[in-house]
Amino acid sequence: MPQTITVPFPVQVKPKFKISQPQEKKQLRVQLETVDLHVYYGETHAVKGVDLPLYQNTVTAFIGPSGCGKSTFLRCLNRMNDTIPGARVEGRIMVEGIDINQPVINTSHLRRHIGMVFQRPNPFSKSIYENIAFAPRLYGASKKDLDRIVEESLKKVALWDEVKDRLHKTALALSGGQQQRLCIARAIAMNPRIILLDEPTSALDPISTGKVEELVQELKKDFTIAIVSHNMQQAARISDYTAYFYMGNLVEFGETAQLFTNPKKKETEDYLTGRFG
Ligand SMILES: Nc1ncnc2c1ncn2[C@@H]1O[C@H](COP(=O)(O)OP(=O)(O)OP(=O)(O)O)[C@@H](O)[C@H]1O
Repeated sequence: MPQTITVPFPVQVKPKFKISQPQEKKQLRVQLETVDLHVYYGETHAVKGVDLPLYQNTVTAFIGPSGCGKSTFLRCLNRMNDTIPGARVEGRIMVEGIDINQPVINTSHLRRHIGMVFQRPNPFSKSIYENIAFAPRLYGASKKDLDRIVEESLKKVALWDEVKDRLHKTALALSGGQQQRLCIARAIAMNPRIILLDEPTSALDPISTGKVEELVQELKKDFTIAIVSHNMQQAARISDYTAYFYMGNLVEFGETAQLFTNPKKKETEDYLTGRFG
């Protein structure tokens, strides 16, 4: 009779892809923290009591199977769910000691500090310059300031050299990858503290995807970043922390290297090893 062997848990998962290594341990400051956050769309309970920190100047990836609530959770963080009819968000979202999930919060002002970039590049039908200058001008920036903001923002996303001779031409003539970097430049033009990226590379080719991934690594020096990704290799490559969601629950949150190689929960391991999902 063959002997049955019980494999002790947690089992070491051996990933076939590169994983970002933990940074030198330093005092991490919590930039934003959700406390018992719930989201409902009518009867659908899409996010179920999630407690999650975003640490300053780090990248946190949200992963999990389709429909698990990653994008819904991300959209809470700058109150974008307010724009969805029937959506209800309960719980606290603490930033600098203030709960930003209160009705009194000015959401336009909030979104200056917590910017968002969507799955499909969505530049305005305006010039490259105007795409970036539009919001800062609304907040009173002078022409001199706008010129500086446009140049600095485009340099931060490594687009300046590609577009500096056609700043006043339409942004819609840029390639998909360039448009997405322009949208990121538009988000950082307001000098936010946090940038939310909702599957920013899912509509891009591999070369443009690589450029956006490199960019995310650069941007974390100045900003705190949360990114929803369907691509586990991408999450492993570019994030410092990973949150695994399943059916609206946060199953596991931890340092990316730990979560991918030595998950604490069996459900996480099953997902990472492709046993489901
Ligand atoms: N506007 C909406 N109205 C009603 N239900 C919604 C809405 N948006 C999302 N949902 C539901 O909420 C749940 C979570 O969806 P969400 O889009 O946040 O998941 P996700 O993990 O980001 O999925 P995907 O990876 O496919 O984008 C799903 O059951 C979805 O059907």
